[in-house]
Amino acid sequence: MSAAAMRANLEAALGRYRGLFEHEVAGWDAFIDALTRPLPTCIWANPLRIDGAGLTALLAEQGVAAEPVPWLAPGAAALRLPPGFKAGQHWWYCAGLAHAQEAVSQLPVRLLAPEPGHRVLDLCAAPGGKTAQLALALGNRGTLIANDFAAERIAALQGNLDRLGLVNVSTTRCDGGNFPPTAGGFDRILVDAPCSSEGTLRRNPRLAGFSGERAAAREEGRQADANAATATAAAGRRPSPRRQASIGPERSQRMAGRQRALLRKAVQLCRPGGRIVYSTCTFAPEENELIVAEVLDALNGDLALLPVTVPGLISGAGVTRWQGRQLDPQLARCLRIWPQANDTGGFFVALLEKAPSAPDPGQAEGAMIGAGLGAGLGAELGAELGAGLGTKLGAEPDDPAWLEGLMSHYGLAAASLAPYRIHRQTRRGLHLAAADHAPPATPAPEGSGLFAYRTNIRPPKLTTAGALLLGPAATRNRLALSAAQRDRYLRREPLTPSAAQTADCRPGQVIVTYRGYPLGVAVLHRSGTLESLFPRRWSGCTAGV
Ligand SMILES: C[S@@+](CC[C@H](N)C(=O)[O-])C[C@H]1O[C@@H](n2cnc3c(N)ncnc32)[C@H](O)[C@@H]1O
Repeated sequence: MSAAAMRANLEAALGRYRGLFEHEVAGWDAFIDALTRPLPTCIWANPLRIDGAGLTALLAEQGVAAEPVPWLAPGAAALRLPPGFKAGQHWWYCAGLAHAQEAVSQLPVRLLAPEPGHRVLDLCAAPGGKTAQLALALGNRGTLIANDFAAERIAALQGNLDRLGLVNVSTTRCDGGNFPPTAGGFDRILVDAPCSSEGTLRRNPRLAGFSGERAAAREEGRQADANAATATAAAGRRPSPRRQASIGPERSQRMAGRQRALLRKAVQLCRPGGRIVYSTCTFAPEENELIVAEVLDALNGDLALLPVTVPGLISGAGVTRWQGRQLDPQLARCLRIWPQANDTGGFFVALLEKAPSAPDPGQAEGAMIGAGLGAGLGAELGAELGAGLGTKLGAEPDDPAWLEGLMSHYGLAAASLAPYRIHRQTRRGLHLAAADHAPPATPAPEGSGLFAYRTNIRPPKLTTAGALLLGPAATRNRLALSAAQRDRYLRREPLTPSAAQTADCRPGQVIVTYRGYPLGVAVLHRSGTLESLFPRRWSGCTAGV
């Protein structure tokens, strides 16, 4: 699509927002211009594995210039990379050193500011960029529940958590608007609501439709061309490609019902004094301020909208006048991020606090699986495995033997498993969760923690996620690869390491590393060939570049 056609589409699809810019010189034009430009890629360094300086240095070695995003620091080592940069294809991404997330999408968790010890709910969590940030803010300990109603999206979320080594999350699959109160109360709740996604137009211009040439012709004043297009249609010939915009007021109205239900549910589940962030990546006031206003009204003083600022970020105030209607002036406390202001996508965030005197969501904590029940199980080598309630299957008597085998094969000290509750959720093998993680009884979790050790095959196998998590503590059967071997490994091609490389390895399974970072598991054959067990498509890694 030509730039002029794209611009015309955007103007047509978003025209109803023109009035929001009426007091700003060139505001509308700058808004539309920004939406026609490609979006910079943004990644953050996984603090469990590397810091921002280390990641910047790795990128520099590859000739990639990375700029820190000043308004996300301190707290997040967020780096801006050129538009179109495919982070997921690089070894350091597969090794869980970084995660790709649009800069502006990193704001909700920063504003929610969960602290270690908080019980946290992410009501619409998949594919999990914000879940990962929440899990890290809790120090990879305690209890975070990540809910979504789409099974395949929960699988993608779990893949991201596995790659990043996050063990303090239980996933649940239900309609967030009906999330059962028996799950107990939460100190922090994120409602990153499904929305019409207008703020993602830089990444996905097709949302604005592509009627193309007629709109462009009109925009450029080339009436003759427009007439020709009309004549073509009138003559029954195939018109230039057209597609309706999938955004607009009807779509926003349709989204609003679900958004309202989600935010209301979050308020119900929030503990007195607790906080909620409601966020969307859309411009429509019907999906943003109007939803917040309705819920504030209904709560009649038990809920406060807090003012928020982010130092260094150029943000706009929430809309207080819309389609001739005067809205509650306090809605100006909401945060609007316009794409032209910080070279980002568009975003909306509201920070809400439940009054300390508000009714408690219920003493349903009793329904939680006892916090700390599993604490220390790792250290005891799972002697009480599966006493871990909330798992779908109980422990099998041979679990400790499995663990001993794992530890002796890789030379893992008992202390390396101490931070985890080791439990069996399925017949496939063992999961590791943070020792103090307490999954809810209802809704029954899809999973808790990270699937680490597959025991339903002979010989049992450390998973790739397990290798990334436990690999740094392994003292034998670890094999360091060269850069060329790393790429072969990630492409699942066989390779032949040197005798010096295999000095600490016996034939059988080994953890492979690159520059000290585990990449996954391989089988060292007696012939000296190394067979890659890197999953074909793991956590979005296409790797090998
Ligand atoms: C904006 S996305 C969330 C993005 C996510 N927070 C992240 O940072 O990766 C909205 C999500 O809400 C989910 N969703 C939509 N309606 C839902 C509902 N009623 N209950 C739970 N999840 C829902 C969608 O499947 C989608 O994954």
